[in-house]
Amino acid sequence: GSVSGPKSYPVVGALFSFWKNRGRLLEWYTEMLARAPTQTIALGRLGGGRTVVTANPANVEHILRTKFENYPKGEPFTGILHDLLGTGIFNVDGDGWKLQRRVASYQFNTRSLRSFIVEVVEEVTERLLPLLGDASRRGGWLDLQDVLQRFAFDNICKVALGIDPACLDASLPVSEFARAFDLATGLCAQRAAAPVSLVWKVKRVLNVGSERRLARAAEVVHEFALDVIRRRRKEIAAGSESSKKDLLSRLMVLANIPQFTAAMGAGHEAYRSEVFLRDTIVSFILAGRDTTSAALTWFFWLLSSHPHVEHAIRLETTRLVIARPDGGGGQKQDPSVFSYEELQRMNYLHAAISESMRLYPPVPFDSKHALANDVLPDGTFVGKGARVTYHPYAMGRMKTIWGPDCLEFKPERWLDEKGLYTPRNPFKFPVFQGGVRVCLGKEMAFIQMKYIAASVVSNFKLRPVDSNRTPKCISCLTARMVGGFPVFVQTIDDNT
Ligand code: HEM
Repeated sequence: GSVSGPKSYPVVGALFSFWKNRGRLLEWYTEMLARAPTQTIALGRLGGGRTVVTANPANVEHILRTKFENYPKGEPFTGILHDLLGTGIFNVDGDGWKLQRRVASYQFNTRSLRSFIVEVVEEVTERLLPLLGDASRRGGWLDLQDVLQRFAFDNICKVALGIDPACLDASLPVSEFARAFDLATGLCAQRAAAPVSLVWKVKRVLNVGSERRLARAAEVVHEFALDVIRRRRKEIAAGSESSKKDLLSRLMVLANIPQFTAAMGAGHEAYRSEVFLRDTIVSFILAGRDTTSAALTWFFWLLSSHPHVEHAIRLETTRLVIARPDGGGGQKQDPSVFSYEELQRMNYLHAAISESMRLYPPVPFDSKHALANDVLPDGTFVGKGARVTYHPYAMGRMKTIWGPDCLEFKPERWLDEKGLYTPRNPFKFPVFQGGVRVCLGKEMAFIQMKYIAASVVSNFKLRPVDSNRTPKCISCLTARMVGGFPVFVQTIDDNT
Protein backbone atom coordinates (compact mmCIF):
# COMPACT_ATOMS: atom_id res chain seq x y z
CA GLY A 1 0.00 0.00 0.00
CA SER A 2 2.85 2.49 -0.30
CA VAL A 3 3.16 5.09 -3.05
CA SER A 4 6.07 6.64 -4.86
CA GLY A 5 6.65 10.29 -4.07
CA PRO A 6 8.73 12.55 -1.95
CA LYS A 7 7.54 11.15 1.37
CA SER A 8 5.49 8.04 1.48
CA TYR A 9 3.90 6.11 4.37
CA PRO A 10 2.92 2.43 4.12
CA VAL A 11 -0.68 1.67 4.93
CA VAL A 12 -0.14 -0.30 8.16
CA GLY A 13 2.24 2.21 9.69
CA ALA A 14 0.01 5.09 8.67
CA LEU A 15 -3.09 3.42 10.11
CA PHE A 16 -1.36 2.79 13.43
CA SER A 17 -0.15 6.36 13.60
CA PHE A 18 -3.56 7.66 12.49
CA TRP A 19 -5.21 5.78 15.34
CA LYS A 20 -2.68 7.09 17.87
CA ASN A 21 -3.22 10.66 16.70
CA ARG A 22 -6.97 10.48 16.16
CA GLY A 23 -7.65 13.24 18.68
CA ARG A 24 -5.19 15.64 17.02
CA LEU A 25 -5.33 14.85 13.33
CA LEU A 26 -4.86 18.44 12.12
CA GLU A 27 -1.63 18.77 14.10
CA TRP A 28 -0.48 15.30 13.03
CA TYR A 29 -0.79 16.22 9.35
CA THR A 30 0.85 19.58 9.99
CA GLU A 31 3.87 17.94 11.62
CA MET A 32 4.27 15.37 8.84
CA LEU A 33 3.91 18.00 6.12
CA ALA A 34 6.40 20.34 7.78
CA ARG A 35 8.97 17.53 7.90
CA ALA A 36 8.44 16.34 4.33
CA PRO A 37 11.02 17.75 1.86
CA THR A 38 8.43 19.44 -0.40
CA GLN A 39 5.62 19.67 2.17
CA THR A 40 3.84 16.79 0.46
CA ILE A 41 3.19 13.25 1.70
CA ALA A 42 1.52 10.15 0.32
CA LEU A 43 -0.49 7.74 2.43
CA GLY A 44 -1.90 4.31 1.71
CA ARG A 45 -5.58 3.88 2.57
CA LEU A 46 -7.55 0.86 3.64
CA GLY A 47 -9.04 -0.78 0.59
CA GLY A 48 -6.03 0.11 -1.56
CA GLY A 49 -6.79 3.77 -2.23
CA ARG A 50 -4.08 6.38 -2.01
CA THR A 51 -4.08 9.90 -0.65
CA VAL A 52 -1.58 12.60 -1.49
CA VAL A 53 -1.69 15.44 1.05
CA THR A 54 0.03 18.69 0.21
CA ALA A 55 0.87 22.02 1.78
CA ASN A 56 2.98 23.07 -1.20
CA PRO A 57 1.62 26.20 -2.97
CA ALA A 58 2.88 25.10 -6.41
CA ASN A 59 1.04 21.79 -6.05
CA VAL A 60 -2.08 23.57 -4.81
CA GLU A 61 -2.10 25.89 -7.83
CA HIS A 62 -1.65 22.88 -10.10
CA ILE A 63 -4.67 21.07 -8.62
CA LEU A 64 -7.01 24.05 -8.32
CA ARG A 65 -6.10 26.01 -11.45
CA THR A 66 -3.62 24.64 -13.99
CA LYS A 67 -4.96 21.08 -14.11
CA PHE A 68 -8.41 21.82 -12.67
CA GLU A 69 -10.10 19.49 -15.17
CA ASN A 70 -8.14 16.53 -13.83
CA TYR A 71 -9.11 17.16 -10.20
CA PRO A 72 -12.87 17.09 -9.66
CA LYS A 73 -14.28 16.49 -6.19
CA GLY A 74 -15.16 12.98 -7.31
CA GLU A 75 -17.70 10.43 -6.12
CA PRO A 76 -15.96 9.54 -2.83
CA PHE A 77 -16.61 13.15 -1.75
CA THR A 78 -19.90 13.96 -3.45
CA GLY A 79 -21.33 10.60 -2.31
CA ILE A 80 -20.95 11.72 1.31
CA LEU A 81 -23.13 14.80 0.87
CA HIS A 82 -25.39 13.63 -1.93
CA ASP A 83 -28.36 12.69 0.23
CA LEU A 84 -28.48 16.23 1.60
CA LEU A 85 -27.12 18.35 -1.24
CA GLY A 86 -28.26 16.36 -4.26
CA THR A 87 -26.49 17.87 -7.23
CA GLY A 88 -26.26 21.39 -5.78
CA ILE A 89 -23.28 23.55 -6.78
CA PHE A 90 -21.21 22.53 -3.81
CA ASN A 91 -21.51 18.85 -4.60
CA VAL A 92 -21.34 18.34 -8.35
CA ASP A 93 -18.63 18.21 -11.01
CA GLY A 94 -18.48 18.61 -14.78
CA ASP A 95 -21.27 20.21 -16.81
CA GLY A 96 -23.74 20.20 -13.92
CA TRP A 97 -21.32 22.30 -11.93
CA LYS A 98 -20.50 24.64 -14.84
CA LEU A 99 -24.15 25.50 -15.36
CA GLN A 100 -24.77 26.23 -11.69
CA ARG A 101 -21.58 28.19 -11.36
CA ARG A 102 -22.65 30.42 -14.27
CA VAL A 103 -26.11 30.89 -12.79
CA ALA A 104 -24.75 31.61 -9.32
CA SER A 105 -22.10 33.98 -10.63
CA TYR A 106 -24.91 36.16 -11.98
CA GLN A 107 -26.10 36.50 -8.40
CA PHE A 108 -23.02 36.99 -6.28
CA ASN A 109 -21.04 40.19 -6.04
CA THR A 110 -23.69 42.39 -7.62
CA ARG A 111 -24.15 45.74 -5.98
CA SER A 112 -27.78 45.07 -5.10
CA LEU A 113 -26.96 41.76 -3.42
CA ARG A 114 -24.20 43.45 -1.48
CA SER A 115 -26.54 46.04 -0.02
CA PHE A 116 -29.06 43.31 0.82
CA ILE A 117 -26.34 41.41 2.68
CA VAL A 118 -25.51 44.50 4.75
CA GLU A 119 -29.23 45.00 5.47
CA VAL A 120 -29.62 41.40 6.66
CA VAL A 121 -26.49 41.32 8.81
CA GLU A 122 -27.61 44.59 10.42
CA GLU A 123 -30.98 43.05 11.34
CA VAL A 124 -29.46 39.86 12.70
CA THR A 125 -26.78 41.74 14.66
CA GLU A 126 -29.55 43.81 16.24
CA ARG A 127 -30.80 40.57 17.77
CA LEU A 128 -27.38 39.28 18.73
CA LEU A 129 -26.22 42.31 20.72
CA PRO A 130 -29.09 42.17 23.27
CA LEU A 131 -28.26 38.51 23.84
CA LEU A 132 -24.71 39.51 24.80
CA GLY A 133 -26.02 42.47 26.82
CA ASP A 134 -28.28 40.13 28.72
CA ALA A 135 -25.39 37.76 29.51
CA SER A 136 -23.32 40.67 30.81
CA ARG A 137 -26.14 41.81 33.13
CA ARG A 138 -26.66 38.28 34.43
CA GLY A 139 -22.93 37.86 34.93
CA GLY A 140 -23.27 34.33 33.56
CA TRP A 141 -21.53 32.75 30.61
CA LEU A 142 -22.71 31.71 27.17
CA ASP A 143 -21.32 29.39 24.53
CA LEU A 144 -20.15 31.80 21.86
CA GLN A 145 -19.66 29.04 19.28
CA ASP A 146 -23.31 28.03 19.64
CA VAL A 147 -24.52 31.64 19.48
CA LEU A 148 -22.44 32.31 16.35
CA GLN A 149 -23.76 29.17 14.66
CA ARG A 150 -27.32 30.30 15.31
CA PHE A 151 -26.41 33.78 14.08
CA ALA A 152 -24.90 32.38 10.88
CA PHE A 153 -27.90 30.14 10.20
CA ASP A 154 -30.44 32.97 10.59
CA ASN A 155 -28.23 35.15 8.46
CA ILE A 156 -27.71 32.73 5.56
CA CYS A 157 -31.38 31.63 5.52
CA LYS A 158 -32.46 35.24 5.17
CA VAL A 159 -29.94 35.84 2.39
CA ALA A 160 -30.60 32.58 0.53
CA LEU A 161 -34.32 32.03 1.11
CA GLY A 162 -35.71 35.29 2.44
CA ILE A 163 -36.92 33.31 5.46
CA ASP A 164 -35.95 33.96 9.08
CA PRO A 165 -35.69 30.77 11.15
CA ALA A 166 -35.13 32.94 14.28
CA CYS A 167 -32.60 30.56 15.82
CA LEU A 168 -31.15 33.46 17.80
CA ASP A 169 -34.41 33.97 19.62
CA ALA A 170 -34.07 31.75 22.67
CA SER A 171 -37.74 32.22 23.56
CA LEU A 172 -38.85 30.36 20.42
CA PRO A 173 -38.48 26.62 19.89
CA VAL A 174 -35.78 25.82 17.32
CA SER A 175 -37.51 25.32 13.98
CA GLU A 176 -37.78 21.80 12.64
CA PHE A 177 -35.90 22.96 9.57
CA ALA A 178 -32.92 24.26 11.59
CA ARG A 179 -32.82 21.11 13.70
CA ALA A 180 -32.98 18.86 10.64
CA PHE A 181 -30.27 20.85 8.86
CA ASP A 182 -27.99 20.59 11.86
CA LEU A 183 -28.59 16.87 12.25
CA ALA A 184 -28.11 16.15 8.55
CA THR A 185 -24.78 18.02 8.32
CA GLY A 186 -23.55 16.40 11.54
CA LEU A 187 -24.36 12.92 10.20
CA CYS A 188 -22.70 13.68 6.85
CA ALA A 189 -19.60 14.81 8.77
CA GLN A 190 -19.62 11.45 10.56
CA ARG A 191 -19.68 9.73 7.18
CA ALA A 192 -16.72 11.83 6.08
CA ALA A 193 -14.76 10.94 9.22
CA ALA A 194 -15.30 7.18 8.84
CA PRO A 195 -12.02 5.43 7.92
CA VAL A 196 -13.93 3.13 5.53
CA SER A 197 -17.09 4.17 3.69
CA LEU A 198 -18.40 0.62 3.40
CA VAL A 199 -19.98 0.68 6.87
CA TRP A 200 -22.24 3.67 6.26
CA LYS A 201 -22.98 2.52 2.74
CA VAL A 202 -24.30 -0.80 4.04
CA LYS A 203 -26.32 0.94 6.78
CA ARG A 204 -27.74 3.21 4.10
CA VAL A 205 -28.89 0.31 1.96
CA LEU A 206 -30.47 -1.30 5.03
CA ASN A 207 -31.89 2.09 6.12
CA VAL A 208 -30.87 1.62 9.75
CA GLY A 209 -29.38 3.68 12.60
CA SER A 210 -27.65 6.94 11.70
CA GLU A 211 -28.42 6.44 8.01
CA ARG A 212 -32.12 6.22 8.72
CA ARG A 213 -31.93 9.44 10.77
CA LEU A 214 -29.98 11.14 8.00
CA ALA A 215 -32.55 10.16 5.37
CA ARG A 216 -35.34 11.56 7.54
CA ALA A 217 -33.48 14.80 8.30
CA ALA A 218 -32.61 15.35 4.62
CA GLU A 219 -36.28 14.84 3.74
CA VAL A 220 -37.33 17.54 6.22
CA VAL A 221 -34.77 19.96 4.75
CA HIS A 222 -35.87 19.20 1.19
CA GLU A 223 -39.57 19.51 1.95
CA PHE A 224 -39.02 22.83 3.68
CA ALA A 225 -37.02 24.21 0.74
CA LEU A 226 -39.56 22.94 -1.80
CA ASP A 227 -42.41 24.49 0.16
CA VAL A 228 -40.65 27.88 0.16
CA ILE A 229 -39.98 27.55 -3.60
CA ARG A 230 -43.61 26.71 -4.40
CA ARG A 231 -44.96 29.56 -2.32
CA ARG A 232 -42.46 32.00 -3.80
CA ARG A 233 -43.35 30.88 -7.32
CA LYS A 234 -47.00 31.73 -6.64
CA GLU A 235 -46.08 35.07 -5.09
CA ILE A 236 -43.88 36.00 -8.04
CA ALA A 237 -46.62 34.97 -10.49
CA ALA A 238 -49.08 37.14 -8.55
CA GLY A 239 -46.60 40.02 -8.72
CA SER A 240 -46.62 40.45 -4.93
CA GLU A 241 -43.02 39.52 -4.23
CA SER A 242 -41.14 41.22 -7.04
CA SER A 243 -39.18 43.28 -4.52
CA LYS A 244 -37.74 40.28 -2.65
CA LYS A 245 -33.98 40.43 -2.75
CA ASP A 246 -32.92 37.00 -1.49
CA LEU A 247 -30.95 34.57 -3.68
CA LEU A 248 -33.90 32.26 -4.32
CA SER A 249 -36.14 35.08 -5.60
CA ARG A 250 -33.31 36.36 -7.75
CA LEU A 251 -32.80 32.93 -9.27
CA MET A 252 -36.50 32.55 -9.97
CA VAL A 253 -36.83 35.97 -11.53
CA LEU A 254 -33.78 35.32 -13.72
CA ALA A 255 -35.60 32.35 -15.25
CA ASN A 256 -38.11 34.78 -16.75
CA ILE A 257 -35.50 36.94 -18.47
CA PRO A 258 -35.09 35.84 -22.13
CA GLN A 259 -31.49 37.08 -22.44
CA PHE A 260 -30.54 34.97 -19.45
CA THR A 261 -32.25 31.77 -20.56
CA ALA A 262 -30.71 32.22 -24.02
CA ALA A 263 -27.25 32.57 -22.45
CA MET A 264 -27.85 29.40 -20.43
CA GLY A 265 -28.51 27.44 -23.62
CA ALA A 266 -29.76 23.88 -23.37
CA GLY A 267 -29.37 23.83 -19.58
CA HIS A 268 -32.08 26.34 -18.89
CA GLU A 269 -34.94 23.85 -18.73
CA ALA A 270 -33.17 21.94 -15.97
CA TYR A 271 -32.50 25.22 -14.29
CA ARG A 272 -36.21 25.92 -13.98
CA SER A 273 -36.92 22.71 -12.14
CA GLU A 274 -37.84 22.76 -8.48
CA VAL A 275 -35.18 20.24 -7.61
CA PHE A 276 -32.49 22.34 -9.27
CA LEU A 277 -33.56 25.37 -7.25
CA ARG A 278 -33.81 23.30 -4.07
CA ASP A 279 -30.33 21.84 -4.48
CA THR A 280 -28.77 25.20 -5.32
CA ILE A 281 -30.27 26.83 -2.25
CA VAL A 282 -29.42 24.00 0.15
CA SER A 283 -25.81 24.19 -1.10
CA PHE A 284 -25.73 27.94 -0.42
CA ILE A 285 -27.02 27.42 3.12
CA LEU A 286 -24.46 24.72 3.85
CA ALA A 287 -21.61 26.78 2.38
CA GLY A 288 -22.55 29.89 4.33
CA ARG A 289 -23.52 28.41 7.68
CA ASP A 290 -20.66 26.80 9.55
CA THR A 291 -17.87 28.59 7.72
CA THR A 292 -18.46 32.14 8.97
CA SER A 293 -19.36 30.94 12.47
CA ALA A 294 -16.17 28.86 12.68
CA ALA A 295 -14.08 31.80 11.49
CA LEU A 296 -15.63 34.12 14.09
CA THR A 297 -15.38 31.66 16.99
CA TRP A 298 -11.60 31.35 16.54
CA PHE A 299 -11.27 35.05 15.84
CA PHE A 300 -12.86 35.96 19.20
CA TRP A 301 -10.78 33.35 20.97
CA LEU A 302 -7.56 34.83 19.54
CA LEU A 303 -8.71 38.34 20.46
CA SER A 304 -9.23 37.29 24.06
CA SER A 305 -5.50 36.58 24.41
CA HIS A 306 -4.34 39.51 22.23
CA PRO A 307 -5.79 42.62 23.89
CA HIS A 308 -3.64 44.95 21.76
CA VAL A 309 -5.34 43.62 18.62
CA GLU A 310 -8.77 44.04 20.21
CA HIS A 311 -7.80 47.58 21.17
CA ALA A 312 -6.59 48.40 17.64
CA ILE A 313 -9.88 47.16 16.16
CA ARG A 314 -11.88 49.23 18.63
CA LEU A 315 -9.79 52.28 17.75
CA GLU A 316 -10.28 51.77 14.00
CA THR A 317 -14.04 51.42 14.49
CA THR A 318 -14.31 54.42 16.81
CA ARG A 319 -12.42 56.60 14.34
CA LEU A 320 -14.85 55.68 11.58
CA VAL A 321 -17.86 56.41 13.80
CA ILE A 322 -16.47 59.77 14.89
CA ALA A 323 -15.66 60.72 11.30
CA ARG A 324 -19.29 60.37 10.22
CA PRO A 325 -20.59 63.59 8.69
CA ASP A 326 -23.46 64.04 11.15
CA GLY A 327 -21.78 64.51 14.51
CA GLY A 328 -25.16 65.22 16.09
CA GLY A 329 -25.66 61.79 17.67
CA GLY A 330 -28.50 59.34 17.18
CA GLN A 331 -28.21 56.56 14.62
CA LYS A 332 -25.19 58.16 12.99
CA GLN A 333 -23.15 57.73 16.14
CA ASP A 334 -24.36 54.24 16.86
CA PRO A 335 -21.21 52.10 17.21
CA SER A 336 -23.06 48.95 16.20
CA VAL A 337 -24.39 50.03 12.79
CA PHE A 338 -22.04 50.26 9.80
CA SER A 339 -22.37 51.00 6.11
CA TYR A 340 -20.74 48.97 3.37
CA GLU A 341 -18.29 51.80 2.69
CA GLU A 342 -17.26 51.91 6.34
CA LEU A 343 -16.71 48.17 6.37
CA GLN A 344 -14.52 48.57 3.30
CA ARG A 345 -12.36 51.05 5.16
CA MET A 346 -11.70 48.66 8.08
CA ASN A 347 -8.28 47.51 6.89
CA TYR A 348 -6.98 46.45 10.28
CA LEU A 349 -10.08 44.38 11.02
CA HIS A 350 -9.83 42.75 7.59
CA ALA A 351 -6.21 41.88 8.38
CA ALA A 352 -7.08 40.51 11.83
CA ILE A 353 -9.83 38.24 10.45
CA SER A 354 -7.54 37.00 7.65
CA GLU A 355 -4.80 36.33 10.17
CA SER A 356 -7.19 34.40 12.36
CA MET A 357 -8.33 32.27 9.39
CA ARG A 358 -4.69 31.62 8.49
CA LEU A 359 -4.26 29.82 11.83
CA TYR A 360 -7.82 28.43 12.01
CA PRO A 361 -9.20 28.04 8.48
CA PRO A 362 -12.95 27.27 8.56
CA VAL A 363 -12.38 24.49 6.00
CA PRO A 364 -9.16 22.95 7.40
CA PHE A 365 -8.57 20.62 4.45
CA ASP A 366 -10.33 19.72 1.24
CA SER A 367 -9.99 16.83 -1.22
CA LYS A 368 -10.19 16.14 -4.95
CA HIS A 369 -9.88 12.87 -6.89
CA ALA A 370 -7.62 12.50 -9.93
CA LEU A 371 -9.28 11.46 -13.19
CA ALA A 372 -6.01 10.38 -14.82
CA ASN A 373 -2.38 9.74 -13.84
CA ASP A 374 -0.48 12.97 -13.27
CA VAL A 375 2.71 14.37 -11.76
CA LEU A 376 2.56 17.37 -9.39
CA PRO A 377 5.07 20.23 -9.82
CA ASP A 378 7.25 18.89 -6.96
CA GLY A 379 7.53 15.50 -8.72
CA THR A 380 4.90 13.60 -6.69
CA PHE A 381 3.19 10.95 -8.76
CA VAL A 382 -0.61 10.92 -8.58
CA GLY A 383 -2.28 7.77 -9.87
CA LYS A 384 -5.69 7.69 -11.49
CA GLY A 385 -8.37 7.70 -8.78
CA ALA A 386 -6.01 8.89 -6.03
CA ARG A 387 -7.30 11.39 -3.51
CA VAL A 388 -5.40 14.67 -3.44
CA THR A 389 -5.91 16.82 -0.38
CA TYR A 390 -4.73 20.40 0.04
CA HIS A 391 -4.41 21.42 3.66
CA PRO A 392 -4.99 25.11 4.52
CA TYR A 393 -4.63 24.37 8.26
CA ALA A 394 -1.10 23.02 7.79
CA MET A 395 -0.25 25.69 5.22
CA GLY A 396 -1.01 28.49 7.70
CA ARG A 397 1.58 26.92 10.00
CA MET A 398 4.42 26.40 7.51
CA LYS A 399 7.62 28.34 8.10
CA THR A 400 8.34 27.90 4.39
CA ILE A 401 5.29 30.07 3.58
CA TRP A 402 4.96 32.49 6.50
CA GLY A 403 8.42 32.63 8.02
CA PRO A 404 9.73 31.75 11.47
CA ASP A 405 6.93 33.62 13.28
CA CYS A 406 4.24 31.57 11.51
CA LEU A 407 2.59 30.47 14.77
CA GLU A 408 2.12 34.01 16.06
CA PHE A 409 -1.12 35.93 15.60
CA LYS A 410 0.05 39.13 13.86
CA PRO A 411 -2.53 41.03 11.81
CA GLU A 412 0.24 43.43 10.76
CA ARG A 413 1.66 40.88 8.35
CA TRP A 414 -1.33 41.62 6.10
CA LEU A 415 -0.83 45.41 6.05
CA ASP A 416 1.41 47.52 3.84
CA GLU A 417 3.37 50.51 5.12
CA LYS A 418 0.29 52.72 4.72
CA GLY A 419 -1.81 50.35 6.81
CA LEU A 420 -3.76 49.07 3.81
CA TYR A 421 -4.77 45.41 3.60
CA THR A 422 -2.78 43.46 0.99
CA PRO A 423 -4.25 40.18 -0.26
CA ARG A 424 -2.01 37.09 -0.53
CA ASN A 425 -1.57 34.63 -3.33
CA PRO A 426 -4.63 32.33 -2.96
CA PHE A 427 -2.48 29.22 -3.49
CA LYS A 428 -0.42 30.11 -0.42
CA PHE A 429 -3.59 30.96 1.50
CA PRO A 430 -6.29 28.69 0.00
CA VAL A 431 -8.75 29.35 2.82
CA PHE A 432 -11.45 30.17 0.26
CA GLN A 433 -10.00 27.53 -2.07
CA GLY A 434 -8.67 29.35 -5.15
CA GLY A 435 -8.51 28.94 -8.90
CA VAL A 436 -11.48 27.89 -11.01
CA ARG A 437 -13.80 26.91 -8.17
CA VAL A 438 -12.89 29.59 -5.64
CA CYS A 439 -15.54 30.29 -2.97
CA LEU A 440 -18.38 32.37 -4.37
CA GLY A 441 -19.29 33.83 -1.00
CA LYS A 442 -15.93 35.32 -0.05
CA GLU A 443 -16.98 38.92 -0.25
CA MET A 444 -20.30 38.19 1.43
CA ALA A 445 -18.49 36.37 4.22
CA PHE A 446 -16.13 39.30 4.85
CA ILE A 447 -19.02 41.76 4.99
CA GLN A 448 -20.80 39.61 7.55
CA MET A 449 -17.74 38.81 9.64
CA LYS A 450 -16.48 42.40 9.71
CA TYR A 451 -19.92 43.71 10.59
CA ILE A 452 -20.43 41.46 13.57
CA ALA A 453 -16.80 41.70 14.74
CA ALA A 454 -16.89 45.51 14.65
CA SER A 455 -20.27 45.66 16.45
CA VAL A 456 -19.30 43.20 19.17
CA VAL A 457 -15.82 44.62 19.78
CA SER A 458 -17.06 48.19 20.03
CA ASN A 459 -19.70 47.23 22.62
CA PHE A 460 -18.35 44.25 24.56
CA LYS A 461 -15.36 42.43 25.90
CA LEU A 462 -15.54 38.65 25.76
CA ARG A 463 -13.46 36.62 28.18
CA PRO A 464 -13.06 32.83 28.12
CA VAL A 465 -14.58 31.16 31.17
CA ASP A 466 -11.47 28.99 31.34
CA SER A 467 -8.61 31.29 30.42
CA ASN A 468 -6.00 28.55 30.87
CA ARG A 469 -7.52 26.28 28.26
CA THR A 470 -6.11 26.12 24.74
CA PRO A 471 -9.12 24.84 22.85
CA LYS A 472 -8.78 21.96 20.46
CA CYS A 473 -9.66 22.36 16.80
CA ILE A 474 -11.20 19.42 14.96
CA SER A 475 -12.58 19.19 11.47
CA CYS A 476 -16.21 18.11 10.99
CA LEU A 477 -16.18 19.22 7.34
CA THR A 478 -15.69 22.65 8.94
CA ALA A 479 -13.51 23.55 11.92
CA ARG A 480 -15.06 23.13 15.36
CA MET A 481 -13.86 24.17 18.81
CA VAL A 482 -14.13 21.04 20.94
CA GLY A 483 -16.38 21.71 23.94
CA GLY A 484 -17.67 25.00 22.51
CA PHE A 485 -16.39 28.42 23.58
CA PRO A 486 -17.88 29.45 26.95
CA VAL A 487 -17.33 33.19 27.53
CA PHE A 488 -18.16 35.85 30.10
CA VAL A 489 -19.43 39.08 28.60
CA GLN A 490 -18.64 42.56 29.89
CA THR A 491 -19.93 45.76 28.38
CA ILE A 492 -17.25 48.27 27.42
CA ASP A 493 -18.64 50.78 29.96
CA ASP A 494 -18.00 48.25 32.75
CA ASN A 495 -14.34 48.33 31.88
CA THR A 496 -13.72 52.01 31.51
C1 HEM B 1 -15.30 32.48 6.12
C2 HEM B 1 -16.25 32.03 5.36
C3 HEM B 1 -16.07 31.07 4.20
C4 HEM B 1 -15.01 30.27 3.88
C5 HEM B 1 -13.68 30.12 4.62
C6 HEM B 1 -15.37 29.54 2.68
C7 HEM B 1 -14.57 28.60 2.05
C8 HEM B 1 -14.93 27.89 0.93
C9 HEM B 1 -14.16 26.82 0.35
C10 HEM B 1 -12.83 26.28 0.89
C11 HEM B 1 -14.82 26.37 -0.73
C12 HEM B 1 -14.41 25.23 -1.65
C13 HEM B 1 -15.01 23.95 -1.20
C14 HEM B 1 -14.78 22.84 -2.17
O1 HEM B 1 -14.77 23.05 -3.39
O2 HEM B 1 -14.63 21.71 -1.72
C15 HEM B 1 -16.02 27.17 -0.86
C16 HEM B 1 -16.96 27.02 -1.85
C17 HEM B 1 -18.15 27.73 -1.90
N1 HEM B 1 -18.56 28.73 -1.05
FE1 HEM B 1 -17.54 29.42 0.53
N2 HEM B 1 -16.63 29.93 2.29
C18 HEM B 1 -17.09 30.87 3.19
C19 HEM B 1 -18.31 31.50 3.17
C20 HEM B 1 -19.26 31.37 2.19
C21 HEM B 1 -20.53 32.05 2.17
C22 HEM B 1 -21.03 33.05 3.22
C23 HEM B 1 -21.18 31.65 1.06
C24 HEM B 1 -22.54 32.12 0.67
C25 HEM B 1 -23.49 31.38 0.20
C26 HEM B 1 -20.31 30.72 0.36
C27 HEM B 1 -20.59 30.09 -0.84
C28 HEM B 1 -19.81 29.15 -1.45
C29 HEM B 1 -20.22 28.39 -2.62
C30 HEM B 1 -21.53 28.55 -3.38
C31 HEM B 1 -19.17 27.51 -2.92
C32 HEM B 1 -19.11 26.49 -4.05
C33 HEM B 1 -18.40 27.08 -5.21
C34 HEM B 1 -18.23 26.09 -6.34
O3 HEM B 1 -18.19 24.89 -6.09
O4 HEM B 1 -18.16 26.54 -7.49
N3 HEM B 1 -19.15 30.58 1.08
N4 HEM B 1 -16.06 28.09 0.18
